[in-house]
This record gives sequence, structure tokens and C-alpha cells, in this order.
Amino acid sequence: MFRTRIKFCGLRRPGDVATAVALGVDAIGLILVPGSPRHVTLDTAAKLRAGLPPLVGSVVLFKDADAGFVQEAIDAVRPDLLQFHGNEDAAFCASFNTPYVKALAMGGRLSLRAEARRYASASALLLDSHVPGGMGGRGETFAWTPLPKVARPLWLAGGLTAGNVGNGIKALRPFAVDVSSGIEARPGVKDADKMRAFVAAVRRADQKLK
Ligand SMILES: O=C(O)c1ccccc1NCC(=O)[C@H](O)[C@H](O)COP(=O)(O)O
Repeated sequence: MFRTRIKFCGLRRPGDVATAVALGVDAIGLILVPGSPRHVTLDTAAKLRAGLPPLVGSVVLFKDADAGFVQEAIDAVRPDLLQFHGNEDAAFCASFNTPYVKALAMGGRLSLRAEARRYASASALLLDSHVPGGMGGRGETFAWTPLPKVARPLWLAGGLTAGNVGNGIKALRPFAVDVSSGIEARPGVKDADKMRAFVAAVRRADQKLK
């Protein structure tokens, strides 16, 4: 039976990471984007990542960072995945010899087919609700209209909550779902009950679709 993977993004506290791991989440996202209320330093990101057990993925997030900082972050944190959330081109994303996910701004006008060709080297495409150049973590959904089949795993993000994630899974059948605001008490502070409810909602959705 297919299991929709889950990424909890924007974690800043060891206790939140421990809750995510205990809930069986597949990956956590650590935000290295200045200006985000979920921003963590390289030192904090390295410590949080070091506390992860095997089989729980670590994703570090950038938005239009320079290559030197990306490489510094790779060396310090040793992440499983990079996530690029800005205007980074495919050559830049692929230049670090590390698997990467490219966020696509579904709040703008884009062709998913064209983006999938453009980022053919990406391990996955993250469909988020921001407009081009915008920040993530907005807590807003985009229109979940049918998507063309593309040769890249799709991660659904943007405004997901325990209350709507089942609808998102039913509508788009993503490989994974990615959430930040919807599991928070306030930006950067995750809420264990919301985290637990989110995971339960994903499992219920998968059960209905099997
Ligand atoms: O979450 C942020 O603060 C953030 C800031 C700048 C770039 C990316 C950011 N988050 C990226 C993510 O992958 C979020 O999980 C995604 O945007 C969904 O966020 P939300 O709508 O709050 O669930």
C-alpha cells in the first residue's frame, strides 16, 4: 500500500525534532533563509541534524543563497537533501553533488511540464503556494487543480493542515506532503498535538485510497 511521505519543515527546537521522529515523519526541514521566522544558524542546524536517527531525512533550505554558503552548509550539516526555494537554476542546484528538491511557485503562472524538464536533475519538485521570488512558510494553499504527469516525484506544500491534507492527497496524489505553519503554535514553535493530528490525517487519507 502506498504511503504518502511526510516532511515537517521549519523545526528549530530539539523537542520538536524528537516529536517528529516519534511520529514517524520521513524528513525534517531546517531553514537557512535569513528573514524567515524559522531560520536556524548553521550550528543549530548541525546539532538538530546530528540528533536524527537513521532513516529520518534531513533537508536544508535555501533561497537564492550564494554557492559558498550552500557548500558551507553542506559541510557543516551533512544533510540528505538540499531544497532551493528561489530563482536558482538547475545548473546551480545540481552543482553541489548532493540530491536536491526544487520548490516551484504555484502562486505564479508556470508550466509544470516545462519546470520538470528544466529541473530534470531534481530528486523531487515541491509545489508551494508562493509567487516567484516569494518566501515559503506562508500557510496558504494554492488551487489543487489536476496536474500533468511528470517524471519527477511531487511534494505538495502550502497551507496544509490536519483538516485539509486529506483533500490535497486525494486531489493530487503527491509522493509527499510538506508542512510548516499548519503544525505550529506560532512561527518556529511546533505544536505536538497539531503534529500528531497531521500525521494521523495523512495515514487516514492513505487508508481511504488503498
Ligand atoms: O517556512 C519558511 O519560513 C520558509 C521561508 C523561506 C523559504 C522557504 C520556507 N519554507 C519552505 C517550506 O518547504 C515550507 O514547508 C512550505 O513553504 C510550506 O509552508 P506552510 O504553508 O507554512 O506549510
